[in-house]
Amino acid sequence: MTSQTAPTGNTPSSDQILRAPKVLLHDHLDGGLRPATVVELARANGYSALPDTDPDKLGLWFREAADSGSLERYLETFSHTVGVMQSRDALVRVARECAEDLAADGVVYAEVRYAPEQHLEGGLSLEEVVEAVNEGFREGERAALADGRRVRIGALLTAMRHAARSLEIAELAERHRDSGVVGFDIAGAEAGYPPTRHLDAFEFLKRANNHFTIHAGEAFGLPSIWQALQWCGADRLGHGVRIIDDITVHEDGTVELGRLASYVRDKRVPLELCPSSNLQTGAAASYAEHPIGLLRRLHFRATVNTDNRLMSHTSMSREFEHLVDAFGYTLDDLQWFTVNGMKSAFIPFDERLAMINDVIKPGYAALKSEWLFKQAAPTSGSSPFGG
Ligand SMILES: O=c1[nH]cnc2c1ncn2[C@H]1C[C@H](O)[C@@H](CO)O1
Ligand SMILES: [Zn+2]
Repeated sequence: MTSQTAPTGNTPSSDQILRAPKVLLHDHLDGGLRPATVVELARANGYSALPDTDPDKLGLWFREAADSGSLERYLETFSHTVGVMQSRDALVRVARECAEDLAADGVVYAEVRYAPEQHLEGGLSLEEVVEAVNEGFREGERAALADGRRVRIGALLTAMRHAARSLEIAELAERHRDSGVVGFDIAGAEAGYPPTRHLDAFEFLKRANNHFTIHAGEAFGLPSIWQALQWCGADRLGHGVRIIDDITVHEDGTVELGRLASYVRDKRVPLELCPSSNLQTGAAASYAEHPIGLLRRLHFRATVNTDNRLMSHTSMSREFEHLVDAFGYTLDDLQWFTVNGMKSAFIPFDERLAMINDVIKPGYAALKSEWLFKQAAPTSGSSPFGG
């Protein structure tokens, strides 16, 4: 009689990656629209500046235009998505579809960010923008549930780092913290706009015991990360990938961490890593060379994220697939990234723990045990949550 032992180090299939419960901490609402929705909203709202009105061609345009090797040029593509997100109906729709798309991708918890100050051109107030997006998220969660998929979305309010509204946006986040907004962020071009320009916003949030992340260490290096942590007091780093500049790998394989890299690892500072986005803005040359490989080996609190699903033509499943291809990651690795994400979320501790113990770990356990039942496995992979 032959016997089969548990597979170790085996590669998860695409179908398993899709069905795996996933956590997403860094995703921009205005970077994740469906191309067809951009076209329809532009038509409905008289926005005539789109580079193409065919959804497929427009999707490709976003991807190629964002593939510029520079963060500044990457950010220029957002004028079109922000341009069609200026009415209450548009915001509700985009948020609803975001929740539905994440749920369809097997995401169980997501924090989705956007900059309310960029959605006022149609006459909405900051409050109305937040209310519309929250409504859309709730609608999307309900629609997903009706389809047998569970997803929970929290909003992060972003202030643009080149502008001067960060304190106002921080106050807005504080007012809505019990109604769908779980934290704050700053985004936009990094070089020339240090996070310390927004100290008053961060001080306000700290006094209020609120949470915030800062885009830092993406296009600009260690000084930006150092300021975000030691001057501003960020709970997490948006990207933070340049922390690699403070890590030396010697020829004999030994690794030396500088003071800042040691601090980030010792304090378990979450890194919101976004591999595909980094390839487009030039922060990494290829998936195989992306610092996430080393950061995972060194046990930094690394998380995997999409950043902008439209511009990077990606999803959480695609990000995981790229990493599985590049580094040979197993379901255990994917679970590790997912648990890291959940531990680093801005919702209360008991809820994070329950998500880890009651949703994430059982989900991965079910996937990891599938090899035991191979001969009974269905041949179709229609619903990611069926069976
Ligand atoms: O990766 C990014 N780095 C800095 N800023 C970004 C990134 N992705 C999107 N943004 C900007 C453009 C959006 O309009 C804004 C709010 O989501 O945040
Ligand atoms: Zn981002």
